Amino acid sequence: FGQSLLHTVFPPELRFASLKLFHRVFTYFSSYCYYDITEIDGVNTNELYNAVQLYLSSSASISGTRLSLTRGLNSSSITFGLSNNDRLIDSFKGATVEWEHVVTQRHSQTFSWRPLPEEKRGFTLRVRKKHKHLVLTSYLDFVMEKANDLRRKNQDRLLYTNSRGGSLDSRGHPWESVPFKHPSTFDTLAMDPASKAQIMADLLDFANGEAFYQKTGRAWKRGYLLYGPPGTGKSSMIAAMANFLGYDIYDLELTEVNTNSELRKLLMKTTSKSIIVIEDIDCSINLTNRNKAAAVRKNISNNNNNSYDVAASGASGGDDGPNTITLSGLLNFTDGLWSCCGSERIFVFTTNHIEKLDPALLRSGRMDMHINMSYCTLPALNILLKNYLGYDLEREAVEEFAAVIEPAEMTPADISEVLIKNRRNKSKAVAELLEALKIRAEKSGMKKLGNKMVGHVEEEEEEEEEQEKRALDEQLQENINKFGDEI
Ligand SMILES: Nc1ncnc2c1ncn2[C@@H]1O[C@H](COP(=O)(O)OP(=O)(O)OP(=O)(O)O)[C@@H](O)[C@H]1O
Ligand SMILES: [Mg+2]
Repeated sequence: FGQSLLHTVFPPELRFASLKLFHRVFTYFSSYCYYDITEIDGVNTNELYNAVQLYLSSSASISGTRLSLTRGLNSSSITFGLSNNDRLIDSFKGATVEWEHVVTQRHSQTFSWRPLPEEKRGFTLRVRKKHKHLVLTSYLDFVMEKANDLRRKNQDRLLYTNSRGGSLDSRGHPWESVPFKHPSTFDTLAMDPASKAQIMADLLDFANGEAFYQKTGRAWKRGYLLYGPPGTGKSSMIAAMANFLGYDIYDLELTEVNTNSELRKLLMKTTSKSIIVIEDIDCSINLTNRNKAAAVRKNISNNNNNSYDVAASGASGGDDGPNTITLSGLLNFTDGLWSCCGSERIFVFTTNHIEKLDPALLRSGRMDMHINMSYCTLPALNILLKNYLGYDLEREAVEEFAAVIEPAEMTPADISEVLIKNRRNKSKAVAELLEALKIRAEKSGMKKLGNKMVGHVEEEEEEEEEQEKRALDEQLQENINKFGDEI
């Protein structure tokens, strides 16, 4: 009506100007202002659009009567979205806002480096003018933050590997990823409850510690060294950490990395909120003592050769050649300037032989926490029994188990094997486990006794040898005394 009125009242040359004026007057008197958030901003995808879509899908906002449902690849949950041209009311700190999903047909395909979708999508946010400041300063940030949280919750975590060696994929990424669906959590992890609680608190402190790290001038990263015999839950602990914090895992295969610079490139391509894992670090590379490497480097630099790699690989005594990854490269990877090229990252190293590691890796501050994954203890056994059988030990049984569990030196993996085998029959499972523990305790007791006896026998043999030697010496001395005079 307004338009036809405009056409009849105003001559064509004044039409545009009058429309503009009309619009201005309308905006001036209207108590609302409007923000358009389009799906594509120029040629780039608008992150805010995706964030709003995800935010509106959160259950709190589901009051719309018509919703579109989607489930992404590898995602474990369904996302709700506003249908085309539908509206939704949301409130934030006392302000009420209205979202409208606007979908229109794209009329003519304009020139673009990549084909644009046929539909033009966007959200229009309608806000009262008096709330404009609040929306621009905090509401949109809140939406972005909430969307990031939701994304993390909805998507399964990814497990990255560098098993392709140094080759890159079509997008120039050195990492390959698969959905990470390990079910291990801190609830299912059998270990001493006190140290478990300590680790969980440490992880939470880390994840919520952005301000602290900023204030103290430290890089926002943390290192854990997990050590202990095979089958004590080191890998399960890493999975539990990832599930607890909602982080992705980068499983770094050091044997596939050829040089220190390749290692650095891999690090640069990791995202924040991730755990970078090097399993069995003692077996991965020949980690030479840095002092030795430094000494060799000095010699070589005296001969006008400055290659650090050559120096360190020379120190390893091997014929690894110049292109090898060195301990110093690895330390730079975790500690140096490059380790800060992202944020919120956790480094986890695992080993079965902590005594084989170079002291440089163990010094304080390098790995923030050393976690000993030991043989199964009574509290850990309780967790396993509860998880596998839904069974609580009775008081008499507790005493019986307590007597054998420590000397038996059985790993949680050994114990879970026995429990899985008999999981249909609880009492049989417990009886068999007790029997197995007794046998192992006896065996390891005998082994220890044997070692002790071997020690004794060796001592006795040494004593005998010593005596024989002394007798021979005396005989010799006697002979010298006897024949010396004659000679
Ligand atoms: N502490 C534990 N709590 C619960 N389950 C465990 C624990 N330790 C081991 N297991 C069970 O034993 C299996 C092997 O454990 P895991 O791979 O975590 O051991 P690991 O310490 O990483 O061994 P390795 O040193 O050989 O890599 C897992 O599948 C898990 O079910
Ligand atoms: Mg393991």
